[in-house]
Amino acid sequence: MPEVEGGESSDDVYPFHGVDGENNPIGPCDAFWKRVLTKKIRKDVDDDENTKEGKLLWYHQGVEYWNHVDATVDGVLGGFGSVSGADAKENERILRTMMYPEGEFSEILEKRALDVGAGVGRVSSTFLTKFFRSVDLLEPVHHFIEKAKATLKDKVQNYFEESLEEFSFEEDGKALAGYDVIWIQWCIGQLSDADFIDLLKRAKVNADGFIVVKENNCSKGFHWDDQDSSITRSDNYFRWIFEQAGMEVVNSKMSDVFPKELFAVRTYVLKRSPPKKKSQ
Ligand SMILES: C[S@@+](CC[C@H](N)C(=O)[O-])C[C@H]1O[C@@H](n2cnc3c(N)ncnc32)[C@H](O)[C@@H]1O
Repeated sequence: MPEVEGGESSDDVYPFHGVDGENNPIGPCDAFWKRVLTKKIRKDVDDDENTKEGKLLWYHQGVEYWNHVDATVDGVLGGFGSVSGADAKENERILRTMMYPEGEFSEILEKRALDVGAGVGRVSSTFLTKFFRSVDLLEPVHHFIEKAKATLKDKVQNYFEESLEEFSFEEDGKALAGYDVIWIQWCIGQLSDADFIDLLKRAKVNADGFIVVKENNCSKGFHWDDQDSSITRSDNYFRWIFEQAGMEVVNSKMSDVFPKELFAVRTYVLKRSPPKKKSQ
């Protein structure tokens, strides 16, 4: 099998092929998403209505899973709460070397960050609120966001109890000011390809701002976890998504601070690609 940097095989191309929790092949991603999101749930309604219900079910199952998880760092990290300190240190290095290499961080940055799929506010409390003047937090699970509020109090400006696929970057009908950094960590596998691409396109990020995606990588295709309605994507799969969304990977790095038995973790620093010049 031909290999490329990071150990992924060069035949890992769209449509990416997946496996389930027992490593059984489940076919290509386009057919997978069609199958899980457009279930024939009701015979008395048309396809559009079934698609809406299928999608609701996918996301409902995800949130339901997390509704039954303890509102603790260990809970949101699936029993690996001990990696949180090393993760926070690594996030600081990412900020200093991959995002603002010229910057001096003796003082807090006059910048706005959004922590999404934030769980109990772990990334905000160990990292974002230490470096950013203003931090907002988005999380759909009620008891997680309540824990985040109790821990972070007014260190976070706005708490949005919402799902990423529905978040409109508005509050009370008014558009939110743009963010300098939108930090997406260990949660984007909950979103379908279409919703992930749509999120990247509509995210309110300033012209000189970044979207950071720090996520598990499988070596090829995708792994489906039917318990929490999520998938783990390969490096090639992520890069395909970014391309579809018009995002440029300005920096990326494989983590070297996590236990070897876990999935590899990769951070992507993204910027919106400049609009293509029209040919004369
Ligand atoms: C593995 S935890 C990670 C939490 C946090 N990012 C961290 O690193 O500590 C995944 C989080 O994604 C959240 N989540 C699940 N479905 C989501 C959705 N549709 N939109 C946004 N977040 C979601 C879960 O509630 C949970 O808090």
